[in-house]
Amino acid sequence: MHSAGASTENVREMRPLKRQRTTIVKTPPVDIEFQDLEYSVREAGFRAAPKKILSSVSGKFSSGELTAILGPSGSGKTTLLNILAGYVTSGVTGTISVNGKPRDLKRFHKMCAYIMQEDLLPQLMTVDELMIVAAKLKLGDNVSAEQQRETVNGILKMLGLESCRQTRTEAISGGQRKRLSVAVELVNNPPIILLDEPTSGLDTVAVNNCIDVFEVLAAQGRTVICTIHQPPASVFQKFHQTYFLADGICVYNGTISEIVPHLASVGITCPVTYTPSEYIIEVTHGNKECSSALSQVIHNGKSNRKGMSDQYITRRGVYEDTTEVKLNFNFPTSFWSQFCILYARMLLQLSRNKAGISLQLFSHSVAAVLLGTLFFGIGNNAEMALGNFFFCLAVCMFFIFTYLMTPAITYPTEIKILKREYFNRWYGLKPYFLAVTLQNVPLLLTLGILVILVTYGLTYQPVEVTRFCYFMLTGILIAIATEGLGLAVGSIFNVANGTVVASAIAAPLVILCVYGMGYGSTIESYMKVIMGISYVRFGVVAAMTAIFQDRGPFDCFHEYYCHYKDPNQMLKDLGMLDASYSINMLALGIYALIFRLIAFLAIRYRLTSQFSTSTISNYVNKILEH
Ligand SMILES: Nc1ncnc2c1ncn2[C@@H]1O[C@H](COP(=O)(O)OP(=O)(O)OP(=O)(O)O)[C@@H](O)[C@H]1O
Repeated sequence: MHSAGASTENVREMRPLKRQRTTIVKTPPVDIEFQDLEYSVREAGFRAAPKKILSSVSGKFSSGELTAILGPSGSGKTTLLNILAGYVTSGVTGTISVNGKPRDLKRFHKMCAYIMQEDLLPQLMTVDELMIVAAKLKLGDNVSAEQQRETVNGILKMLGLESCRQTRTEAISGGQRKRLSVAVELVNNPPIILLDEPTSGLDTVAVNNCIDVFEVLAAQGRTVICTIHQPPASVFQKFHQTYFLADGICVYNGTISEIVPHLASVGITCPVTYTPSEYIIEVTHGNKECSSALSQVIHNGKSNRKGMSDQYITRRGVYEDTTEVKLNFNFPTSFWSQFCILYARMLLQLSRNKAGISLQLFSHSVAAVLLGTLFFGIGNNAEMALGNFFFCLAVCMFFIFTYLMTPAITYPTEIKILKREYFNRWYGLKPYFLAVTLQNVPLLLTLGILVILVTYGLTYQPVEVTRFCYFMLTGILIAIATEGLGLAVGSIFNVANGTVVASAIAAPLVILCVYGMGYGSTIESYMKVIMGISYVRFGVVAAMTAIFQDRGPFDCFHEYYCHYKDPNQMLKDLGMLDASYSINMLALGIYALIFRLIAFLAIRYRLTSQFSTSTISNYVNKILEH
């Protein structure tokens, strides 16, 4: 967004970068080596043969260096980065070692920041606020607010983001967005930074700025690896090492200056009209023979054609001994701190969504007045007793349709942000889920009480505090359970599928909810079991018992016959005479818990499914893939 416009300003912002090298905290050096990495996926369809994405590639990426992974589209760049980051482990063979020892994935996750291609940042927050949240979560309870602020200031200055610190994340330029994605991960000073296509969608100047930042980060002793599409020649010179892939094999591994000799070693001359990097990508694109010839020369990445220039030797000499920082291998913040920080962030975002709040207030007010008007004054009228049943049903339907769709539509986007932050170990899933569960409660309670208050009053229901409270609790619990169901749907499906599934769920819930009402006690027992699937039914029964049970006779305006003078007659005809308010509320509460549990497990599965080794779970994941 706005990338071109921000360019000149960014150049000015970024200039002092190189002069800052001496003042920045050192990080322990981490070298990553991989040998004979193979990765296959099983495509959808039970009989589909495994598809090989990476074939026995090897290589080594060192600390203090900026490495680029390049290659034609579909060559396996992102896949290699995902595997190196530990984001994908299932279906991978070969070895990955860190500083000469086999990679311990748990330890590695804590040292590594992975900035994925889709730089989704939480909305409705300023750059500064987002950085402070990151600092609170990543630096932990033992670091004072002042120190956190200092760290944030230093990083914003280093990455040239000072001028937009009060700008909301949705309004910053594309280049600033990329740098902010890096900035939030830098607060705990990770020694390894992996970036997937950090320059995509940026103009040349913005690309230059980003790569300048990465160069500085590498110069401070970090291992910085990024996948990149064909960068401009000026930018290309900034990479210390390049790793070219084609069709899942390594066709070049080494410094830029050695590409031409490498091509020449298999009899390919790079024309003067091409840059070597462009040409190697072009000749290997779709040309398996050429790719395998080039790959053989460097043993599929095992050999490194590094021109050991003076510049390179000096860099290693300066930064090789940066071993001072001790890594914290636990979450730096406690469960409750994580919850409080996340909850405060969610409430801040909610409170800033003025349009959303106004719309919800409007829709609830309209619904309340509409329901109240449609069923106006029926509360104590024996001839309108059935109307009271429809009133309860309508209130329940309102809460279902209002609270089912919103999470089903909004959560698929949220989960992408969660994926990035969770993978980079900002917080645990439990405090996050607790915060998500409670985030909407204040608004839900306020608007829910408003609807019940207005409708209860306009329909002239009994003026009894207990009855009113029971009725209100029923409405609110239905809303909470339904929101949980929407969250479960949003956690499993993408927006398009989620909307379909949510609508498809709502229809049978309503049908089963009203089935048999009016038959009295003649409903078949198997149907009673099936009807129990509809949690809405428990809500309707609870609402009816709240209003009708243990109540005096209705007003009867008909002289001779008044069928529903006794409220129990209504309950009897609906098959609710022996219904217990507390048991129905308990059932509703159990459903609310089950829906949240499903949502939690679905989110956990989505976050960790890559670590699974089961083919079946892979297959299910594939079906549900977004
Ligand atoms: N889960 C998967 N199922 C099937 N094919 C896959 C899967 N993951 C990756 N691939 C295939 O593997 C190949 C490499 O994908 P990858 O995303 O790593 O390429 P890339 O080099 O990063 O491409 P681009 O530059 O276009 O992003 C592609 O052909 C892709 O379709």
